[in-house]
Amino acid sequence: GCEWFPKHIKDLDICAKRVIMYGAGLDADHPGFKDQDYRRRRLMFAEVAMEHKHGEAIPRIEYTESERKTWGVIYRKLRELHKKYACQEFLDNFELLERHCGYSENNVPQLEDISKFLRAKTGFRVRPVAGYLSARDFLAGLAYRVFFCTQYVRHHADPFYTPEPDTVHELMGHMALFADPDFAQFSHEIGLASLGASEDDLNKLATLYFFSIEFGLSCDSHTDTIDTTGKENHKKQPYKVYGAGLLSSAGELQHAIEGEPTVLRFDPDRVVQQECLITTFQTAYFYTRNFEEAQQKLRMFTNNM
Ligand SMILES: Cc1ccccc1-c1ccccc1CNc1cnc(-c2ccc(C[C@H](N)C(=O)O)cc2)cn1
Ligand SMILES: [Fe+3]
Repeated sequence: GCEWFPKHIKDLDICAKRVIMYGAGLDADHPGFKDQDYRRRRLMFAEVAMEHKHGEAIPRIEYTESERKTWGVIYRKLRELHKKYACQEFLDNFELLERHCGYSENNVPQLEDISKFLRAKTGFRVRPVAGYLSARDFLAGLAYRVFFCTQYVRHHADPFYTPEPDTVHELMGHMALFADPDFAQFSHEIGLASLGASEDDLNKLATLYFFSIEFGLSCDSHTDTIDTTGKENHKKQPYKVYGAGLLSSAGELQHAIEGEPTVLRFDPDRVVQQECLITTFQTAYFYTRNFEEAQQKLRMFTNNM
């Protein structure tokens, strides 16, 4: 039948409750699976997310010593890697988050503060979610410039890669670029195209989202560095990173830049053929010259859907 979709931003209250793969990573091999304290903690975060209604302030969380320690370990490692590999738009906006939203290695920022900051910049806002949503519900949020964010912290057992999104992923990976107008517009248009889309088109849009917003590379202007002898050394660092799934995972970020994976041009007709791996590193990544180019290619693709 014809799929329901949200007609008003308030309807996202319905989408936000339809959590699937509850505690996605918490299947038997997940380090958090056997940790009863961790599972209890996750239930508290789920309740906060389920009780949230559009228009209400997002409850502030008092993070535990263990969560703050995990955050600090990851923050220090990621900031080193961001300086080397993250695209300029990300770096510029991340500095604003440090200045205006309490981002630091000793403090887990609060979604409410970030939402206010983003609304002033690009009209984006965030809202808590208890875990995975279907691609349809998740992308519908983008149509209203709303980003569903987890608020729980990954288990301390493996800080540098987790198979499920957590608040470290959202805060260290996603938030900065939603302050960039071109990136915000690109994200918004993926969301708009998803409303009422057929199952087939929806999956294509989710895959385009996956290999851009989650795992996208941009090829900065090639930076030839002149070494101290003045000799042109052609060690080009061809790619920068804008995908949140890379910017929040020290392990996969190094794999994507140093591990010499397959890197293809972000051409939607090719991207939609690529399988999305959701519990391991990707085997291929896609690069765009910049967000305007990605935007144009997305429009060409959605106009012909
Ligand atoms: C397969 C699926 C299930 C549920 C909802 C949507 C989908 C779906 C459908 C089509 C295309 C892609 C997808 C999956 N989308 C996504 C999006 N993001 C992730 C994901 C992103 C970040 C992280 C954390 C990161 N590895 C880290 O360690 O920081 C972990 C998982 C994983 N899957
Ligand atoms: Fe994500």
